Amino acid sequence: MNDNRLHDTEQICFSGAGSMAESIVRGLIHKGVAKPAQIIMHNRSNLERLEYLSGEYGVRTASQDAEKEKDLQEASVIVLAMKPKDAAEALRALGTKLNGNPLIVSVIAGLSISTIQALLGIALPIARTMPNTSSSIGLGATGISLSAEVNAEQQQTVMSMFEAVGQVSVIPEAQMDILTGVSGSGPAYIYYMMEAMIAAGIEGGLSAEHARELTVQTVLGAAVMMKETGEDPAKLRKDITSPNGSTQAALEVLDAHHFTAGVKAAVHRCAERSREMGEAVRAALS
Ligand SMILES: NC(=O)C1=CN([C@@H]2O[C@H](COP(=O)(O)OP(=O)(O)OC[C@H]3O[C@@H](n4cnc5c(N)ncnc54)[C@H](O)[C@@H]3O)[C@@H](O)[C@H]2O)C=CC1
Ligand SMILES: O=C(O)[C@@H]1CCC=N1
Repeated sequence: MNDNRLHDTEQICFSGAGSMAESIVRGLIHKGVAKPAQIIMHNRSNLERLEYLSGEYGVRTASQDAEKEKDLQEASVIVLAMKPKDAAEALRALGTKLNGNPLIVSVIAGLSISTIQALLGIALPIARTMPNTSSSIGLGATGISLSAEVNAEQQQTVMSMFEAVGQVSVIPEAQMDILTGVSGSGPAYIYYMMEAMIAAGIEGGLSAEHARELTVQTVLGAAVMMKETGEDPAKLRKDITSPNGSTQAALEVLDAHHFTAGVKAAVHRCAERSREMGEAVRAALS
């Protein structure tokens, strides 16, 4: 039995049923942390999407307003998984429907705990989280910040939810935007690099299949090597780089294209964009 399994009485209601919600639900069910019957999913209007989710994962879905309201009132955990642009309207409406003391788990980029509480109109316990899509295969990296209202049991629940889908770092809320720059959006940078490696391999004469297989295994091997050896990546890079060899030649080209500066600027811009998105939602308060 999974030690992280949520108590049978917990009901988790996802408000927002897009790709991030699905990644978490898939992980929760696959790891046995929650039974499908404990999970309810709502979205704005896409019934086909809800049918797919209930068919694929056995979760319950609801599309009628009265049923959705009842689900939200009975849930012990409500996961906010809509886009930042939809958050202000959704949270204001949610605040008028709740009557208990559910744990609110937000995965919304940029949205601060204080803005969530202000939009709800109640200082409910909030876990602000930033997962990534690798959660869907149990290899996610999630940052979590908790509001003062979160009790020990609720903290255990949110930790169990995200430990089920990968690794968790509990961080001060002020670090959430930079964490988004590193790990929330991070998989996209790695995929972008892999796209380029595959394209170059094909240009150089590899079959598309070989270029893909070799690229995937290379990225997987490098990540596992760093994790298993605990080595500094600079040391592992130097181990590959023979003086005046082919790796050195390649790294010189990356340097000429300002590789390090480019990646760092991308991570910082991501963090800045996360802040901007949060500010845009906060502006709805005034
Ligand atoms: N995709 C990613 O890699 C990550 C996304 N996030 C965050 O997760 C959130 C969702 O992102 P995605 O799943 O990619 O978006 P998505 O567009 O795939 O899904 C958004 C969902 O929210 C629903 N929705 C919109 N308004 C609603 C309302 N008023 N009530 C209930 N549901 C409503 C939509 O119908 C849709 O099901 C965003 O806030 C994003 O910042 C966080 C970490 C990683
Ligand atoms: O691009 C976005 O806004 C979201 C947040 C982190 C990953 N995707």
